[in-house]
Amino acid sequence: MPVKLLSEHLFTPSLPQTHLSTVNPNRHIKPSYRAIPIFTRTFPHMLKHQCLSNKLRSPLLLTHQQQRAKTGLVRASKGLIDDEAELSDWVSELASDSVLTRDSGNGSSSNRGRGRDERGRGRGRVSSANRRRESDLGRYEKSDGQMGRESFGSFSRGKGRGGGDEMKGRNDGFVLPRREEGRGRVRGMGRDALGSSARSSRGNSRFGSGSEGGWKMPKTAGRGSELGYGRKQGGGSGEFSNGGKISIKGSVLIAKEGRVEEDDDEKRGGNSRKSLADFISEEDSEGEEEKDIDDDGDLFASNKVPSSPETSDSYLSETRFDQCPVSPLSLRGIKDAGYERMTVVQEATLPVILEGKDVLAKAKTGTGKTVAFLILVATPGRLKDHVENTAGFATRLMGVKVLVLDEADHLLDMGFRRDIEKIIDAVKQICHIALKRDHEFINTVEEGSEQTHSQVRQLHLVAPLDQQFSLLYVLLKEHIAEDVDYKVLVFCTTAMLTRLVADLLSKFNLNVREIHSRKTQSYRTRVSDEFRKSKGLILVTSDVSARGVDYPDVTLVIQVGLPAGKEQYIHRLGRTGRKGKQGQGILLLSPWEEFFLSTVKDLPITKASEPLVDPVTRKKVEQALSHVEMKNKEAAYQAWLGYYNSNKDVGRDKSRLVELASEFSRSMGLSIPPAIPKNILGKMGLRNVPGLRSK
Ligand SMILES: Nc1ncnc2c1ncn2[C@@H]1O[C@H](COP(=O)(O)OP(=O)(O)OP(=O)(O)O)[C@@H](O)[C@H]1O
Repeated sequence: MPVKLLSEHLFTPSLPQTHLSTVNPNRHIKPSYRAIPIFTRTFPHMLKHQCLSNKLRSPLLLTHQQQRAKTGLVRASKGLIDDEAELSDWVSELASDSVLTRDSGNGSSSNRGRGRDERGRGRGRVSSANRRRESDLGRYEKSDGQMGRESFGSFSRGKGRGGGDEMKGRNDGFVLPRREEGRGRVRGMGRDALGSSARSSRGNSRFGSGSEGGWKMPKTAGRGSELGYGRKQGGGSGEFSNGGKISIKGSVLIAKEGRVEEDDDEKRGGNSRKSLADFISEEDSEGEEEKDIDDDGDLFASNKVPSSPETSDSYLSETRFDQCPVSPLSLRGIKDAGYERMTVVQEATLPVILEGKDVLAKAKTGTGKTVAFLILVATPGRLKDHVENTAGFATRLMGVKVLVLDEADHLLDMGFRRDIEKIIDAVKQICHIALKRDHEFINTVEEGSEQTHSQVRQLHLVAPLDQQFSLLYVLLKEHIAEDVDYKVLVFCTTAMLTRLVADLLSKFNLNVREIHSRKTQSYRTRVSDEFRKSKGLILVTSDVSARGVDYPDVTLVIQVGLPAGKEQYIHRLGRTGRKGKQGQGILLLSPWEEFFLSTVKDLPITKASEPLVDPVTRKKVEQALSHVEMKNKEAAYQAWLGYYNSNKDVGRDKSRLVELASEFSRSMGLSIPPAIPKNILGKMGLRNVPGLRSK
């Protein structure tokens, strides 16, 4: 059975589709002998497994494999994972600091040409790239320190600033980094494996040069081979970072979950709860994602690899898709999507996938993992719905060979297991969810490198609740002043808090949109499209935008309040700095939320100097708050209470929780906290807690 990477004809027009119309019954790939179910996981660094079930074996590929094996790390993963409990156990084993990454070899000749059996020895080593990064960060921090409160940004304005010590802050208060200014320097802060590898592979295409379509042995010389990704056959113990994605191999589909997050309002029972299935079907935002590709296609309509000065192309390898033995149909789809060169993770995984091996790959956010699958189709709920209700659909699915569940661990967490099983059932060739013991792990993240992108500056700001709305406003104003092409995501903890913040910000005549699960699907699709295409826009969002959503050129991600966890922090942050571009992240916490910083202490988050909120600004914010609709404040209060009540740290002490909720209520300009329906208080387990008003 030919391997098909995308089969548009499988889907009705109502199903979202990408332009990667390729399914690849190609003559280079031999028919598969069997269908091999597979998981793909993507963890904070983004891990994915991929596989095809064909058993293509090419001497050249094997040689290629051997070549790459020299260069990197090998990581073993657990073999078969057949049930959710086991999966959960596996996930919980995946401490990020236990990930064995390849030794980058960046500049280290001693690492060159290490044999396969030596891989994995790099544990604990810090790559030179990383060391460089740390030292650069140190410089920035020092600069920040010197600049004090007037120097929030790590990147100063002006020309010709080449080093941290040359950075200057604005004298007029809070300065956000300007993307332009960070160029070059940030890239120089330390290339992660992707960047290094991409650069290094220049001229040393692993697929050989030319477009004859045949496989060529990669050359070993050069940094490409030094920095190449590690690869190893699986079967050992799993030691991956937690969180992430899982894919199931055996069919042609990718279930993209990025838009299926449930807002916490609903999770916490603070408001009338929609079933997740309803949400999914309503959300159904894969349509947005498919347009994603369209939009990106527009971006690269000339089929040129983007080379804006604001863009580091280090996420791209030198290998072109037309050097890879995929069918002309596939190539056409890829070209239509605007892709010419592979990203590093695509370059690393595709040949192995085409060998027919199960693959577990690891790469950072926004580096092309999803596209590496070459297909993008549906959310599980929608797909299951078509399987069950669309005439002839299930029959068409029967030829499917590869099924990928993007962010599948998250999908399983969210209770999609049954839907997924139904889909798997429909794709007859897939008999269970598993990763073959002989799968390969390909790691494109160098050892010792951060889980986040080095070109994304991360800051935290701790301030009492009653200052936070003003601070948020000032942060945004400063950023807008610094970057005309600003494009900001403001993450809030729940849908109702999202609505409140959007309502407030719109009072300042800022160009604001909001997106969360309480908005209709058509609204969300429209706003999502608009944000994707626009510059000069702020999108206030719940976690529906946290994962898997690809908005190009986001300049700043602000996270207000306690993120659900470290993973979520990383996923949200990953909406900026995509495709090697610059980005910034600011985490705004209350003093009693500061404990969260200890959970992300291994990330390069530095303390921001507090921006100046002058009395006029404060007054302006107070006035704006007084114009925010009361129902929005009431809903926000309730959602706030629900969210923090369910947080194991904050929600433990109920009387403290109620005090903090009152503080939040005051921060919205309310002298008395709103009353909450009794049944909601009951659902939260807060019925008789003193200080709460019920109605
Ligand atoms: N070969 C390529 N050439 C140019 N652009 C690409 C290529 N592959 C992917 N992209 C683009 O890079 C962006 C990020 O890709 P993608 O969403 O697949 O990343 P990801 O690693 O899955 O991100 P996340 O970890 O957030 O899910 C998208 O806009 C995608 O269209």
